Amino acid sequence: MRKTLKVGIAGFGTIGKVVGLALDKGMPGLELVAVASGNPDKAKAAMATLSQQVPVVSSKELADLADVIVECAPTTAFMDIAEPALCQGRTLVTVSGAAILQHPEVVELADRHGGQILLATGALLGLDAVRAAAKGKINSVTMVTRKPPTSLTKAKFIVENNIQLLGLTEPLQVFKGSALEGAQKFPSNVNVAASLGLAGLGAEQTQLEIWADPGKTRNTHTIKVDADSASFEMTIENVPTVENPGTGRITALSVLAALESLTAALRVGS
Ligand SMILES: NC(=O)C1=CN([C@@H]2O[C@H](COP(=O)(O)OP(=O)(O)OC[C@H]3O[C@@H](n4cnc5c(N)ncnc54)[C@H](OP(=O)(O)O)[C@@H]3O)[C@@H](O)[C@H]2O)C=CC1
Ligand SMILES: O=C([O-])CC(=O)C(=O)O
Repeated sequence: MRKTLKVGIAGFGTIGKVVGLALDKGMPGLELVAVASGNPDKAKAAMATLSQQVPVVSSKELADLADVIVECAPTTAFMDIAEPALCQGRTLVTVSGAAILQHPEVVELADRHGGQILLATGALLGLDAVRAAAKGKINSVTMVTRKPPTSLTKAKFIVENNIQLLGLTEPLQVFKGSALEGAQKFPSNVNVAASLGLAGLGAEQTQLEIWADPGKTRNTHTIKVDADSASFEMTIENVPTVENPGTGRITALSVLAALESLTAALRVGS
């Protein structure tokens, strides 16, 4: 018999609520035990949709209570959640690739304490193939992101530089450079580029373009990889969530797939 893993969710927003609901409905071998969030009252109110209420606790308490911590909070909260979890040797399931690039020391922290960071594929595709290709020689990795302007208006770089996106009549390139720089400038919007970098050539060597495109209704990412084992080009068109248009619907589902892998007798894909 497999042990049931206790799961805590840090960040009970767009992604966290979908994960909470799925765990509440029942996922084999996984049990929701607590939640940590920004405003505890807001999190308690959001929990009304669950059949079983769980306590709203601090991120430190979450690390005490759960075997697995699902991190889906803003990038700025990442270390407050990751540090206590990893210091206790927990498994951290996250989609915050940009935060890992900002705090690469978390990998060593996990290693030292016997913890593990599982960076779920999130709103991207093909990370399995990129990881496999990286076992041979990858020559280049590029990614082009096109989002509806409404998905980018709250982005740090856009706000700080007062770039007007609403009312655009044609696509506007708002960034071109490395995935590392892109993830610094757009920490909540191109986590997927950070993840692509971590899976393959490294974020510094991964090339990224970001476009605000009034012709798009979906958050679209095209990745192109040239390697000695294969070359491939793939596009994903993510349906934005109503709550947070910068977050595609598939992101929370990717977290569920990652959680499922922790207890499944059959795991498909690397
Ligand atoms: N890799 C990928 O494909 C993707 C990654 N992401 C990443 O996932 C993160 C979450 O996305 P999303 O669910 O859409 O964001 P939301 O803004 O909808 O939710 C974030 C939640 O985190 C809570 N929060 C704020 N501060 C803290 C804290 N200190 N500790 C714990 N929780 C906190 C917020 O609470 P309150 O509202 O009360 O402040 C809110 O409930 C994003 O910031 C982004 O970095 C997102 C989309 C795709
Ligand atoms: O990369 C992200 O953080 C989010 C994203 O593009 C998407 O949901 O399509």
